[in-house]
Amino acid sequence: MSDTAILKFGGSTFRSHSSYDDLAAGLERRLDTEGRRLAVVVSAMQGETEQLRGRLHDVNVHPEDATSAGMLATADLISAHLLATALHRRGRSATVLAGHQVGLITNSAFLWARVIETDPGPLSRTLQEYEVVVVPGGQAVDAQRRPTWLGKNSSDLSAIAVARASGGSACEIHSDVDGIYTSDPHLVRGARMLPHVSFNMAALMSLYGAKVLHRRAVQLALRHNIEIVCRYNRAPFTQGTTISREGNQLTAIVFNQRSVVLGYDSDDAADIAHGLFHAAGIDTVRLTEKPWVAVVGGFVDLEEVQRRQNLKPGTYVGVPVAEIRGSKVVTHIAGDGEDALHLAQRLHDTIDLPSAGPAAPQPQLAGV
Ligand SMILES: Nc1ncnc2c1ncn2[C@@H]1O[C@H](COP(=O)(O)OP(=O)(O)O)[C@@H](O)[C@H]1O
Ligand SMILES: N[C@@H](CC(=O)OP(=O)(O)O)C(=O)O
Repeated sequence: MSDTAILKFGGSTFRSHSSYDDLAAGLERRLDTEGRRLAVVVSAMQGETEQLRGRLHDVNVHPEDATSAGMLATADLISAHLLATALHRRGRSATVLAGHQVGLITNSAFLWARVIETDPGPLSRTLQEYEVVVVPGGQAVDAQRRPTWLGKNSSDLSAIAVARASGGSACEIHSDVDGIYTSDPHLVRGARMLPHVSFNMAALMSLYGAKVLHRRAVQLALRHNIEIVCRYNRAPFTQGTTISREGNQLTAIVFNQRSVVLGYDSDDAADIAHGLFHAAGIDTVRLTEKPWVAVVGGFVDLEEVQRRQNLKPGTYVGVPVAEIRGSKVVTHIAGDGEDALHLAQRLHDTIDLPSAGPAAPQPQLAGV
């Protein structure tokens, strides 16, 4: 199946229904010029997953995880069908392989599931029949074929899993930025694009909350040596960062205003909390300077997770801002999300950017 290109389009690609036809036109150009089949992983329309979460919580503030997984995953499925129908309108052959069809088997941690098995059969059979196979991101099933969700923003992970299943050596990830920058280019003035980044650097950045790539996606890509090519999500789909084994270790300031640092009474208590969050599939970093644990990226019902794990709730310490220099990370703590933004800007203003690429064209100002 190496004559298949693996592409992923994030939620920021789909701002309105006309986005599906725009993308179908772009895919059609690729089909015509390259002659390769396409496996296209898509995310939900921007905001749709959280709207569904809101509706679920309107009915029950503590829904069961299996129910949440089934409900949240439908947003990406709708998106996949909208893209397929846009392609059909142009006369192209396309179909959708949903989570229960695509061959990704996970454990039963319904909301933060881990892939334990990949069956390449369904994808390869379907690609023989259709020019484009559209796969909704973030969906899979457990061994009993119950719907599971790979977690928030996990379509990147689906894309790498699909690349692996199809024997591909590269995966093109499209977003509203063309690559990885020295800091969030929508929030930090002067952020610069990094043309070549190592898997380790990309994984470290996503571990500390850089939203552009999913941490486990980068780890899976490293394990199977799948090069990640980042591209902008509108024609002409400009290529920015390439992530590979050869990429550079660089300097970056990473933060996510939804991340929080929780404090515990002792190092042992912090280690236990970190272990329990990790076992539940939630991204955390144990900040070893103090008995602190950073819960990265938000969208975690902390109260509920702590209650279920019988964990004494941690106390709020602040929002982490990571200064990454190669493999060395210093974590600074800001009082809240707004402070984190200002701290990130100050730190970024002081870093050397010798090997970085161009600055982001139109950085937005603080508070966006
Ligand atoms: N270091 C960084 N480099 C590039 N983008 C970043 C970085 N840190 C955070 N981001 C954010 O990641 C966003 C892209 O990720 P995401 O919102 O998940 O996109 P998509 O919906 O297309 O998957 C960008 O809009 C940008 O604001
Ligand atoms: N349904 C997913 C969509 C997704 O994976 O997001 P992204 O656009 O970052 O790929 C979510 O909101 O988590």
